[in-house]
Amino acid sequence: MNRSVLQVALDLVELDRAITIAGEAVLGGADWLEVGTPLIKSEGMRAVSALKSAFPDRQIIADMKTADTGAIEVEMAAKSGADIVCVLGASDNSVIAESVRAARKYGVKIMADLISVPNPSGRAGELEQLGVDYICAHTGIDQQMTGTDSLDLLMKVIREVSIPVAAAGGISEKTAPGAIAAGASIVIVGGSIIRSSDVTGSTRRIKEAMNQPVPYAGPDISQEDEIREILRYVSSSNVSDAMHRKGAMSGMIPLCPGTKAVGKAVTVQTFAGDWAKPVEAIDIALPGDVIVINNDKGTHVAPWGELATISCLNRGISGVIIDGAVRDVDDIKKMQYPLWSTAMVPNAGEPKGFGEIGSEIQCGGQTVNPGDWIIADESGVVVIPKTRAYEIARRAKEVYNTELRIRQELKQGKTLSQVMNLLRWEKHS
Ligand SMILES: O=C(CO)[C@H](O)[C@H](O)COP(=O)(O)O
Repeated sequence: MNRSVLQVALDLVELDRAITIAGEAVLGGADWLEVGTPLIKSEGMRAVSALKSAFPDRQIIADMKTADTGAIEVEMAAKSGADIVCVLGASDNSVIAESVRAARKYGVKIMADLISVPNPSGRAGELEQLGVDYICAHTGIDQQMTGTDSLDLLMKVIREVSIPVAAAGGISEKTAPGAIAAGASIVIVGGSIIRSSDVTGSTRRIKEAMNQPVPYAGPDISQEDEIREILRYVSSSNVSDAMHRKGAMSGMIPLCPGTKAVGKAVTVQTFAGDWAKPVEAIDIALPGDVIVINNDKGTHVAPWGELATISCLNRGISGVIIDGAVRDVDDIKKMQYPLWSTAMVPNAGEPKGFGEIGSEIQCGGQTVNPGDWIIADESGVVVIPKTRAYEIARRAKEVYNTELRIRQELKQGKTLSQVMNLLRWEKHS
C-alpha cells in the first residue's frame, strides 16, 4: 500500500443513521467504511450489503470479530458485499486458517484484530504466517476508558510483520499523525468521527492530520488534569449516564443556579451546626478542591455562612456541598459562589470542634471518601469514586459527544424518538 488509508468505523446500531453518517464521512475523504460490530449485531448482514450498495466505490470492511466458524462468517460477509473481513487475532489458529481459506475462495481479504491478545508482537507474526492480509493493532473502547494507549500497541507490533498494519482505538486528529509516523498504513477512526456534530469536517481534519506525520510523544497531560478538563465541560447528567445512574446525591439545591463546581472532595463530618470542622477544612483543602459536609441531618442550624464562603473564595476552593443547612443566603448569592445544600436556615451553630475532616461520610444519600471527584451543576451533585474517576470522566466525554451528534440530527428536523428509534429498542418483558 503506497498511501495511508482512513477507515471510518460505523459503530452505530441503526442502519439509516450509519448510511447518513457514512455519506458525510465520504464527503470528508473517508477511504474505507467499516460496518462496526454493533451495527452487524443489530442489523445483521443486510448492513454490509446496504453499505456496499450505497458506496460501491469504497472498500467495505465487515468487523465480524470472528472467534469461531471462520469459513461460515467469512462467506456470509463476502456474499453480502464485504471486501475485507475482520476476525479476532486471539482465535485459535484453526479459525484463522479456515477464515483465510474462505477469503481466498470468495476473493476477499482478512484483517486480524489484536484486541486483548496477551502477546501481540508474537501473535502478529504468527497471524502473518497463517496468511492474513492485514494486522489491526486495536485497543477496544472499554480498554481506552481505563487509559490503555492504542499507539503503544501499534509500536509493539509494527516491526514484527511485513503486511500492512492498521491502528485503531480512540484515534483522533491529535493522535492520527503519530499512528502514521509509527508506520500504520491504515488509520481506523470511530468515535472521533461518528459522534462529531460535523462528521464531514472531522473526517477532513483527520485526513489532513494524517498527511503530516509527527512521532507520538504520549499524552500531554496527566490523568488528573484530564479528569478536571473533561469534568469542566461535561454535565452532572453526562456523568450520571456514564455511571449507569449511580452517584447522584438527593435533595441538593444549588444556591447560585448557573454556577458549577468540579474538584476532589475534602470530606467533613460535623454535628448540629458545629462549624469548627467545616471552617478548618478551608485551610486544609487545596485550590480546586470541593468541601463536602455532613451535618448529621441537622437542618435547624447551619454549619456554613457568608464569612466561610469569603474565606473559601480567597483560597480558590471550587465549591461547597452541605447535607444540611446554609445561612446568609442573600450574601452568598451576591458572590455567585458554587454551593449546594439540602436546607436554608438563619440559625448559626457553635464552633465546638466535634467531628472529623478527611473520613468517609454520607452526603445526600451517597458515600463520599476524601479524594473522590465531585461534579455539581444546576441538575445536582454527583460523586465519582476516585478509583474510577479517569474511566468515568472518559465515559462521560463519550456521552457528551454522542449527544452532540444527536442534537445535530434534531436540528435537521428528526424527533428524538426517531433519532433513538425508541419503538424498536423498547425493553421486552
Ligand atoms: O472495533 C471497534 C470497537 O471494538 C471500533 O471500531 C474501533 O475501536 C474504532 O473506534 P474508536 O475510534 O471509537 O475507538
